[in-house]
Amino acid sequence: MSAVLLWVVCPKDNAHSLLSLVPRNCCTQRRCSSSSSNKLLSSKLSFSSGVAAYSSAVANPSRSSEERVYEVVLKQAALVRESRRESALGLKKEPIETDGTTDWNLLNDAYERCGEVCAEYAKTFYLGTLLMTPERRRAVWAIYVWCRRTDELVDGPNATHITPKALERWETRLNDLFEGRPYDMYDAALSDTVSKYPVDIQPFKDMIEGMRLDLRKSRYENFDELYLYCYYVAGTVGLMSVPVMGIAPESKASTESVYNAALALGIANQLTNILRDVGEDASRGRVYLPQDELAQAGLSDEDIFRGKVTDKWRSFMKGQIKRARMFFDEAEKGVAELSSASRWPVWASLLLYRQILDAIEANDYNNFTKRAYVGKAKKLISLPIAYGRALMEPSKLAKLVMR
Ligand SMILES: CC(C)=CCC/C(C)=C/CC/C(C)=C/CC/C(C)=C/[C@@H]1[C@@H](COP(=O)(O)OP(=O)(O)O)[C@]1(C)CC/C=C(\C)CC/C=C(\C)CCC=C(C)C
Ligand SMILES: [Mn+2]
Repeated sequence: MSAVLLWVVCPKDNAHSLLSLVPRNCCTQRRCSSSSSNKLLSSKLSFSSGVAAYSSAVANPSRSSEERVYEVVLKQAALVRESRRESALGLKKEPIETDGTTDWNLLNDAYERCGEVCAEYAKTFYLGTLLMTPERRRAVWAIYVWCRRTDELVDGPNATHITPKALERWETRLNDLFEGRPYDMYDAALSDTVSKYPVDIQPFKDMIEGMRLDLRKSRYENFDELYLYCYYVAGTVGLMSVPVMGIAPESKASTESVYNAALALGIANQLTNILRDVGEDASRGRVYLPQDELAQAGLSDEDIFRGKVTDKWRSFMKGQIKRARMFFDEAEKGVAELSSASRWPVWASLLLYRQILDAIEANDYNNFTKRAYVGKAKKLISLPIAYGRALMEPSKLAKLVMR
């Protein structure tokens, strides 16, 4: 992973570093030749004010982030609807064929390597993907690896060397792989995936935009700004994943509502991440929590840097946790609509991640010095629960999750 970072930081000097990621029999210096609502949950806590136009997805800054992101949701949903219609009519295009030089063994190796990375970084999630069909599973691995590498650019060991120029180069690579010109074997796997499934480039570009935001911004004025950030770095993952995980053929839900749920799961996960990591982020000079909400609670950045759990802090955190749970609730509505084999890993990740919020409560809201985590026993119990939910029909499940 760090070799890729080096390439992004300084592509010429470190071109050789990339070799370490690629088996000797795969082309490297030259490119591989493989083929490549409804508004979402207007939370009571949400403050919708105009935000600066830092979105690559949508240009009009006078609308709220939710409205702007919803446009992307509609576009993604339309793509999937079109692809389902083509399948139903037997009109489906064959995957892009290249110049005949595609080496299927190399492509299989590329996907295998993606699986290995996924198993290393996200064990439970990897196990869940094993229940998916082999085609879907490896496509999800390829998306996972691209997201992980993108995140590593700003969060990994070489993050201090990352510049806007480096992110520009990463985006050029993205454009290339979407056009069937992958640079390395991980890119080759994703390139193949996006040629087979109705995956759009926009959420990928938006994730890079989120990394740009992380480089230049360390405060969020209000929830509207934070929402957009969460969409960029995590909501996008939901939008990338749905076309690959597939919607159940028997699903009666609208495609938009499934995408909305996927977006909500990404937002919920990222909000949870932010609440878990308050202390850690503060030590890097970062405060993701909305400034106006902090002020309304009588809190400021100084209180966060001081890291003292007070009643004010507890009460503020209760509101933040409540909002994150509302996004999880919104996400739950969509999981049952996914194709049956994809539901389990999604339920598992939802149940596991949501329990981090319980752990913050159990730590008496000390997210300054105590890391909230879900213990092994709780993790293990969650897996069969997730499996049970994955087997349930949407109507029965709806009653259960209404609790
Ligand atoms: C089944 C499933 C969960 C599929 C998603 C697989 C996938 C492509 C994951 C990529 C995750 C990733 C590497 C994102 C990069 C940015 C990032 C790190 C975001 C944070 C993830 C948590 O990771 P971690 O705890 O390791 O964070 P640190 O870097 O250590 O701080 C995020 C919080 C976001 C992850 C977002 C999702 C997993 C979205 C999931 C949504 C779906 C899969 C859609 C499901 C569909 C419906 C209808 C609900
Ligand atoms: Mn991260």
